[in-house]
Amino acid sequence: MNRPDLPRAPARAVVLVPACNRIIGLHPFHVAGQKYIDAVRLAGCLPLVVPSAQAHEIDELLDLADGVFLTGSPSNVHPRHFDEVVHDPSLPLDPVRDDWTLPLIPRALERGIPLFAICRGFQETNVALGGTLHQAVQERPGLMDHRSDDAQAVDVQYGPAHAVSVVPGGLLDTLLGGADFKVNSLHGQGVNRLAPGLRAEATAPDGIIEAFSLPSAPAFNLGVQWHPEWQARDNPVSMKLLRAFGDACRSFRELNRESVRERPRVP
Ligand SMILES: N[C@@H](CCC(=O)NCCCC(=O)O)C(=O)O
Repeated sequence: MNRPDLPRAPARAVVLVPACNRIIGLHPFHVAGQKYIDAVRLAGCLPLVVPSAQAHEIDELLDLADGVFLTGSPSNVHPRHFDEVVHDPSLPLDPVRDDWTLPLIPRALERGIPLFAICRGFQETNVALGGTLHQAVQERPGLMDHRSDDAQAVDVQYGPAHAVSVVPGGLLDTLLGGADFKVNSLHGQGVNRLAPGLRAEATAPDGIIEAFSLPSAPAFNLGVQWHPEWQARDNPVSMKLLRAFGDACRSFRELNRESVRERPRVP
């Protein structure tokens, strides 16, 4: 029965976007990058930025979600989550974000909620599932420097930096048709030990894992180390990934939102 006086599910799939935490002036703020919010809209979904959450609020939040989108951030995942001490104390951390995204990630995956994780979000996902990170990839023998040059213009920083090799037969291969391509690169941390169950989907020329998925999870999930949200509208690879994520969120919503089924179809 369709009761117009009752609240109904939004017309678009709702995607949770965990915020970062910054001190601005004298006070703490919750922030989310505009380009990530724009990317969620490009996926055809409704972004819902979440400031932070207590552990007991995670399922309540996921009850609202048709997808989870984990953004990049200048902050590092705190190494205590992979049993290491901080290597470079001059680099920013965001323990408030860690404390709720790390339990959020496995819970979202086991509930079959689609997940798209970018850069810091990619690293969080690996750690949340039991993997580890290099804290300074550039200091590891044989590995490249994957950081950007802050002195460069932003278009240069987010411009193509290196090629990635797509692993044949995986999700990325299926989505992109197997073509290798170039990606931007703005990270000092990187996957060291891949979490159990994660499948590498692409690698950098030095072997660093640049994308992974969790095949055992019931729904679409993809983590990428690069920034597909950057000028996504003009990037065919980015748009394929965002559309696939958005389609998965819409499928989740159709299957799981009672009120959506009652809603008259939009012509
Ligand atoms: N701090 C981590 C993750 C790097 C990252 O997410 N960079 C993007 C920051 C700015 C943006 O949101 O585009 C690392 O250094 O590995």
